[in-house]
Amino acid sequence: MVKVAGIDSSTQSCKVVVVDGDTGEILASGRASHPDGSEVAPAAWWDALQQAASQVDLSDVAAVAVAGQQHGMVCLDADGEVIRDALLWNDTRSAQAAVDLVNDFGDGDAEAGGRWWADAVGSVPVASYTVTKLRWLADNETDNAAKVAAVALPHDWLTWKLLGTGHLEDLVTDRSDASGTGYFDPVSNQYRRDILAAALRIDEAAAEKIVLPRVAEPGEVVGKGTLGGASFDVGAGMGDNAGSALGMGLKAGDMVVSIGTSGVVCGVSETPSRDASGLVSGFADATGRFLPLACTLNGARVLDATARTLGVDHNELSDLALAADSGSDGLVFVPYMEGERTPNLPDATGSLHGLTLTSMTRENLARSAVEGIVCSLVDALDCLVDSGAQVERVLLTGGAAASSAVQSVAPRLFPVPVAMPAAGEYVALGSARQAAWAHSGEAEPPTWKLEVTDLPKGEPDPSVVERYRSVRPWS
Ligand SMILES: Nc1ncnc2c1ncn2[C@@H]1O[C@H](COP(=O)(O)OP(=O)(O)O)[C@@H](O)[C@H]1O
Ligand SMILES: O=C(CO)[C@@H](O)[C@H](O)COP(=O)(O)O
Repeated sequence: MVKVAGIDSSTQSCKVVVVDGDTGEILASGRASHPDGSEVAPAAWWDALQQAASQVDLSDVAAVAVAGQQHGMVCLDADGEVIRDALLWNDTRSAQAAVDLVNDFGDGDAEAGGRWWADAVGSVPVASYTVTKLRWLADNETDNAAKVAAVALPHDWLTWKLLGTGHLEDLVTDRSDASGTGYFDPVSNQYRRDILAAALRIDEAAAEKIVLPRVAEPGEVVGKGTLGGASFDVGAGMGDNAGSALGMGLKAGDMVVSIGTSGVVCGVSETPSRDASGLVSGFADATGRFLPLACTLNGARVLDATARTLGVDHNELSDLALAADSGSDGLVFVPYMEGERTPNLPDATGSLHGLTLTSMTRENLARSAVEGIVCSLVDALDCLVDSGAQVERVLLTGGAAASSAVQSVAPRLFPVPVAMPAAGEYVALGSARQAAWAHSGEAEPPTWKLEVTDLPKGEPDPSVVERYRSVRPWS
């Protein structure tokens, strides 16, 4: 048996799994928390990674790969030092920079700009993307912008720490994460230095000198890494959503619906997506294909906040939600509590509608929060359907998928059957699968079995989505 390890450095925590590389069976796992906030010192991720890794035995692990939260801006100076705390995917301070960048490339016309961006890199920038964070840096922290010698993403930086050379030239990434920067074209597999230059307001000659991580092949060994005295092959790693797709061995027609910090709907595709409206991101996956994706800013934390407000834990919140009727007696919770990305409403706030003397109960509040999140993801799924995605089944994952209430509500509201993969950390499993693939030297990743359980359909209730759509702040 070849043992491999996969790492998921996501928004709220770092998870490590040690896996049988032949079967995908999880042999051991570790976990450590990340600090709160949308601006984080990358050193905190490295600390958490080491802490999570110290909970497992890596001594006989042959290969490791890191999947990470997408888009975060890690700027390094010429000595390889981090210039400022990373701005994460859910930091919306660069919303105006996104508007400016779209307009700039459309000669002041946002629609033309959208078409230009979709054609150039497959996605229209919103505040989440790295490119907008770089423009924000150029406009707001000129001293820091002037120091930028390299730009990496969270998983690139952690992979580089594992490789341990400290040389900027050894930074390495993969197509999936590069495709979330806004300055990488996942069709030609080339960086767009002209876009990088525009973002940083520098000329192209200066942009050429900025080190961007080399884009490795999906199944490549990018070097030898060390951690806690163990040494191993290192895979290229990937963005976390490409990680869950690889961890599940996603097939055409299956859509991952992840309710972690973000809400995500994505599926693999043989063809690139170019949605000029910007609702669907035209990302790459971790196998050489594409990963059209719609992402919301408001996933599991909406339930965290609701549980906190009601003074209950997640199991009690779920019990409360399940004690209410479908439709929450008319209470509708629009969950845009951190602004929203799908659709692009960075300044939006959450709202409660339909409050009456009878609807205002703890049970209805709990259920409306669950229904609100699921409805926002039904909207996201619709964006993918509208862009031509093949949608036959939803595979539910992410931290909040553990909620019985989510498992009960989702099949009533999604227009396709919903299944749950067996409990597991699929992002970390995806990076483990990539590690096994890289170590094997084979052309394809190893075949691992995915166990899924179909969730009972329940009584479909289209009125819940209809009522939600009648009050959400867009149509
Ligand atoms: N049983 C549960 N019900 C609802 N939410 C849950 C439950 N268990 C965990 N969560 C929430 O899931 C989130 C963590 O999910 P995870 O997918 O690990 O997030 P991320 O990958 O963004 O760090 C946290 O906000 C946590 O409170
Ligand atoms: O921005 C996106 C996808 O475009 C997010 O999905 C991030 O990749 C963070 O993921 P989680 O920590 O919520 O898993």
